[in-house]
Amino acid sequence: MSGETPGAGPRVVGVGADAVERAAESALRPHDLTEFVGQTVVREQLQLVLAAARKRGAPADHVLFSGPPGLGKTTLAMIVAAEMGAPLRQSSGPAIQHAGDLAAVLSSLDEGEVLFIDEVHRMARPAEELLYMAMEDFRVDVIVGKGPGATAIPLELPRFTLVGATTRAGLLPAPLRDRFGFTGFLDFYTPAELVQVLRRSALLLGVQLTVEGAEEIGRRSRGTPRIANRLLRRVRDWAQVRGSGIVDRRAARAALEVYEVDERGLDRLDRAVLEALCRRFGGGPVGLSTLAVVVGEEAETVETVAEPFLVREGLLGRTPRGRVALPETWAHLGLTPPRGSAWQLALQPDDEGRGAGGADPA
Ligand SMILES: Nc1ncnc2c1ncn2[C@@H]1O[C@H](COP(=O)(O)OP(=O)(O)OP(=O)(O)O)[C@@H](O)[C@H]1O
Repeated sequence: MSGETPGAGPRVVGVGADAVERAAESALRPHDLTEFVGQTVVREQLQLVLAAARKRGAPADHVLFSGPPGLGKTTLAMIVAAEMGAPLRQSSGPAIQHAGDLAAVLSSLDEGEVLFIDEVHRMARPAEELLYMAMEDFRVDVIVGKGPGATAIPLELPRFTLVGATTRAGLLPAPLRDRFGFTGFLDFYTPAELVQVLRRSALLLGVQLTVEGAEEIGRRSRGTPRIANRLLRRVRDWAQVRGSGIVDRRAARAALEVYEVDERGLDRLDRAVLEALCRRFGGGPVGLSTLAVVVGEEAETVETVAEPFLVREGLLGRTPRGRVALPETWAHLGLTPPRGSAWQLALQPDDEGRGAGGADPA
């Protein structure tokens, strides 16, 4: 998921990654499951899947990783290949817009190879349908010609492991979802886990990091290793230019103020969403697309990048009637909620008995 935010300008905590960031990131990627911090449940489940496949001497079942950006889906895909001793081929949903694109990739795979498709929910429908057969039967029908003269030529494929990653598992059609033998749901990291991520990264980067410095950065990293690593590099810059070179609490506080990351880790986009919700819409309810237009951002970015964190922090409610500000939202912005605030009304069950956290309006 790219997740950069043109409307809100460059974001130091943006969870997307451009080319420079990707290079910096790959230097910090854990290479095996023992180096991979947190996600204990997923790690154990995956360990079993891979160990069993190794014991059988067969490629692992297809695996799906689901969760917000920056939590380690790509890293885990690489680990799957490494642990299976197999090469990794990388592609992404948006790059596969025709069945032929996918057929070309599949037919060039080697036996046992791991094919990683990032943003698998964004693949075109005809390619998706081709993938069903490839995943299940390790063969595809290549259609040659058009109209009544078209013929399907069956093509045998080597046995491979598909690793899919998605920030929106709900958008995957059931036939595709069901063909993954294992789905790992990645959750946000605890501050203590982020401290572990940061200490590991600091070692690799040769940065001197104090415990308090790590705690301060970890607390403001929105539960996301990618953001933790990025903030570490920015605080290191501050420490080198204006401080003693050591990343301690003082450096972390000062640097994160410069980069407009607040005490809870909210950045400019997060605050823009909350400000719009409270100041422009009196606390809502307001639809996602309207909110996105007001903050100058794509609806998908607001939905996949800002919202999961804001919802988890109790700073945003999703109701069948739209997004609503919650009591903590007003408090965080230092505002007083209007009387009979929208959230109270919106949290009442609607005609179908759904309350907050129910169906997700656009
Ligand atoms: N569990 C972890 N332990 C240590 N570092 C991690 C962990 N998870 C992620 N990282 C670090 O965070 C960065 C982002 O991880 P990754 O690219 O795997 O996320 P992602 O979920 O694939 O994101 P996207 O959905 O945007 O593709 C990586 O550089 C990696 O170093």
